[in-house]
Amino acid sequence: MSVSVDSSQKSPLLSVENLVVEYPSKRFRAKPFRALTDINITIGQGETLGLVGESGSGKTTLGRAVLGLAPVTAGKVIFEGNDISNASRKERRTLSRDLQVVFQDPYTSLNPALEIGDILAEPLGVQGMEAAAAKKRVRELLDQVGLPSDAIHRLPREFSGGQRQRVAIARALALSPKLIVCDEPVSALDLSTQARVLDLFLQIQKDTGVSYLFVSHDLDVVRHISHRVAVMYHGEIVEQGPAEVVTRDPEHPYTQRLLLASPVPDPDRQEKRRADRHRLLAHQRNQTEQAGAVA
Ligand SMILES: Nc1ncnc2c1ncn2[C@@H]1O[C@H](COP(=O)(O)OP(=O)(O)OP(=O)(O)O)[C@@H](O)[C@H]1O
Repeated sequence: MSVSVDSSQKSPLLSVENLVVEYPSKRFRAKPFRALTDINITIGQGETLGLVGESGSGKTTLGRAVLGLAPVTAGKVIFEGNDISNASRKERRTLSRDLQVVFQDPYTSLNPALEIGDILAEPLGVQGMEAAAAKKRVRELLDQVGLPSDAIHRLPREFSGGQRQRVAIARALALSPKLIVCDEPVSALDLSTQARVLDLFLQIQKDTGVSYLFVSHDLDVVRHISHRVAVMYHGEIVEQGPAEVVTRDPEHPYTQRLLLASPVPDPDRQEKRRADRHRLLAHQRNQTEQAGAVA
């Protein structure tokens, strides 16, 4: 892994302590549904915690609880030393400068009626930035995510999935956040686009020191992007540790099964797909490391 983390810092940027999330039942008098039980994670500055687990294990709920979008039934979400689990709407607005999100689907997460320039200027305007400064910042953001400056006057439908995800990343970066919750941000993209967008996430982290809570069902993706990995199963974290250890030599039987599992039913195709993905990700990693060496 080419990204280094300052492990000398005293307290983490984010810590989630004994978190429980229950969703109220829609049926009258039925018990609430417990989606998360006793979750404990930390994320340091400039660090990526990968969150893996099968569908329904609670990954999105954990990301949403950090963002204040899922109900915190018990426990705490502590950001920069402050308990934000019961933050008011006003406090959330202030927090949104530091805490951002990139969603899975680049086709639904961008307003189709707005030009890219307006999509990127929106969070800047909400935080009171003047038009001229916002315009300059929008150009910087497009450059940072590798999009041409003439994208400003174009609509989302004029871009591919990977390019749209770059717009979503630029929007999340607009206010220079400290932590971005990335909820399956590459799983809607084809393999080679996935690798390029993952590379962009790594480069941005190197340049800005931003931290990521990176949700994915894909162990290969998580291994590539994360410093540490937490594995979720039925609303609990069953294993967490350094990415290399958890993804190559897992201790928990569920993680071992996850490692063997693949969404591709044909074993030959599965093997080929794994090999392709390893090759692409290794290639991207080499390129990132070479770029770092030159810089
Ligand atoms: N708003 C909600 N109300 C009630 N139950 C919910 C709500 N959101 C999620 N759940 C339930 O909580 C559990 C965890 O869901 P969550 O979306 O967090 O899992 P996930 O691991 O992110 O799954 P996926 O990979 O499919 O997105 C699931 O059983 C889901 O049905």
